[in-house]
Amino acid sequence: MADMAFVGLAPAARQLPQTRRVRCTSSSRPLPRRWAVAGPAGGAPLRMVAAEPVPSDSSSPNPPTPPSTRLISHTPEWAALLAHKRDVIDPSHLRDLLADEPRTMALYAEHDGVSLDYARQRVTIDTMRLLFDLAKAANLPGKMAAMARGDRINSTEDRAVLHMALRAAKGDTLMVDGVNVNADVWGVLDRIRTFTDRVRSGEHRGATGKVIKNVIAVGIGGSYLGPDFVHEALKTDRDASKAAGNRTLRFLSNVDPVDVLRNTRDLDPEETVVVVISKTFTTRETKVNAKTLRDWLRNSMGRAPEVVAQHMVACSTNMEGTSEFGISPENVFPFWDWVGGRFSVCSSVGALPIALQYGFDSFERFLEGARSMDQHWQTASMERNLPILMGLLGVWNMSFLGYSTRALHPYTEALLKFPAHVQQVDMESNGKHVTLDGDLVDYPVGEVDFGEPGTNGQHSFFQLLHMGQTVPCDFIGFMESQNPICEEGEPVSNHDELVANFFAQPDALANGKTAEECRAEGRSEELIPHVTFLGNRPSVSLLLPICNAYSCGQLLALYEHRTAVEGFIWNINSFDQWGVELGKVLAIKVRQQINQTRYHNRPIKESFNVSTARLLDRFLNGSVGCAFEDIVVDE
Ligand SMILES: O=P(O)(O)OC[C@H]1O[C@](O)(CO)[C@@H](O)[C@@H]1O
Repeated sequence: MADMAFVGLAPAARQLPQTRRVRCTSSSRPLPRRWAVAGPAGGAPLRMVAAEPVPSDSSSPNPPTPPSTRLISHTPEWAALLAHKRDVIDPSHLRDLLADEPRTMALYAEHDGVSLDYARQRVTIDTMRLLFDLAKAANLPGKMAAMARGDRINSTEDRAVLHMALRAAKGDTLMVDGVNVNADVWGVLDRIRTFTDRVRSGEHRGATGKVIKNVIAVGIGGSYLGPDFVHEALKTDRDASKAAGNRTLRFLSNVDPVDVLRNTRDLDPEETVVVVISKTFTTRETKVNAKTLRDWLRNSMGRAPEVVAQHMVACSTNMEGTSEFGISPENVFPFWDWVGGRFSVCSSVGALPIALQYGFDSFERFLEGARSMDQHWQTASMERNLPILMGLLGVWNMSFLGYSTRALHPYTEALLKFPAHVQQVDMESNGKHVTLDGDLVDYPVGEVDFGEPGTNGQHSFFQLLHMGQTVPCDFIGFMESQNPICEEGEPVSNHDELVANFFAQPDALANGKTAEECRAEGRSEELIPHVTFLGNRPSVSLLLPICNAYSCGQLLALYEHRTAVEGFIWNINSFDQWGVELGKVLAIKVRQQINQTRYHNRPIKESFNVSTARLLDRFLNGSVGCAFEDIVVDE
């Protein structure tokens, strides 16, 4: 049995000595040409030997560049933090840190109604001082200023990073390359106000004269997640939901035709506007879905030009692409290459769908909340600066304490889509392996982010958070509910019931429960190891007045800037996303193959590796491939 292995059809076979032989006892698919049949024709088992020279491992990526002393990890500030971790933090427990009242009182900051309590982080006041030193060594203030000025800090794409300009007050001046971008931004926002007012008032009607009641926003990634988070948050906001009335807003993102069905089956096309959102207007998923919805509209109302003119609008930087698709320029609400997709919710990308549903005033309040956090980020000292504090704590947890995952728990159902948005903002930004100078980082960067609203998460993955791996958590709570309810006979209101958990969980994670405490409760000795909580699990708590458009804007900017702060310290480019390209390119080849086999009966190309070829063969031809028990390796 020792000679059984997956070497016959797996990529690893390339490294086999050429003399090695494998047998495939059954195979309904033609063998790839690089394997020759060596056994008696038709007789089982087949014998295969490598018929071509085994290629060298040319497919593996370039060898890593040697670590450079330019890395932030080679500074005295980094070394000081490492020593501090070893000497002070490693031997400490959050239970004791929390009991140190001066320390615990100090680890708190507030801005414009947003409270940040970070006393449950594995830090002391000295840790924070050392982190501020690190921020200075990384030139954090200089990098933040460069971003705000519109310097081309996204160097790999030679672009400025100006999403803060999207929420600057009307009339501000920000000159970039001789252009006042504020005038451009507000020019588009004013057009959006006019257009959305016309739709909402019934002045702009559908091609058959019906009032527009529904909006389907087609887009993916940053052209969907941000607007969807805001939409979900406003659905139950008193003022916004009143403004929405009986309107419907939906998001079609997945190219899965099932998503089309789920979004369209109960809507009347004659009462629907389709907003196509794509920065590049080249994204396959969005283009395919936009075509499908154009057909959906035409199938209902015919092919007259008014159908597209009255029912389809776009948000994009690619005016050529939108006009090629058939959307006339007056129905396109542009934005600019200095807005990254995942940072675009404050542009027309969010403005159009949100204002169509809730009115432009609601969207403006969202911008105001984001602006408040922007100004705070740019002007407050590090010690009081919420995004900087959260970013530095992220660096500390990831690069020094080694916690590579973090979780976000908003204690309101209204923020159910916020974790998914933050996930893209953060993981697409900081999921990198080289610095801006192209040096391979020798320290961990880029956390894995996930999350669910509380208390639902408590009943699914919190077991692991309490007793399994250590996952730093962000708890977001609100002083007031969007929907206050008080049940007779209950000790507290429904919202207070929710908030009780928001307060309890961080302490449970930090303090844990000792064996002695379990014994004192009368637990049996056999059970003690199972009911003991080790604790020492870090979290931050954010408390805000109420979930509404303004606080959503604050949260959006807070989390955008946290990510930027981390990237600035790590000296990576948080504003490009080359990592999404490779898979897209490979999909082109697969798409071509599917087309060729399905419609022209062509065989599967040999350039696919045998693993992909086998599954494609199964998908396209229903073939049954060799399986484990069919493959035998002869010594
Ligand atoms: O707005 P676009 O150009 O359609 O891109 C959608 C999304 O696709 C990505 O490029 C990732 O594939 C994101 O960065 C972006 O938000």
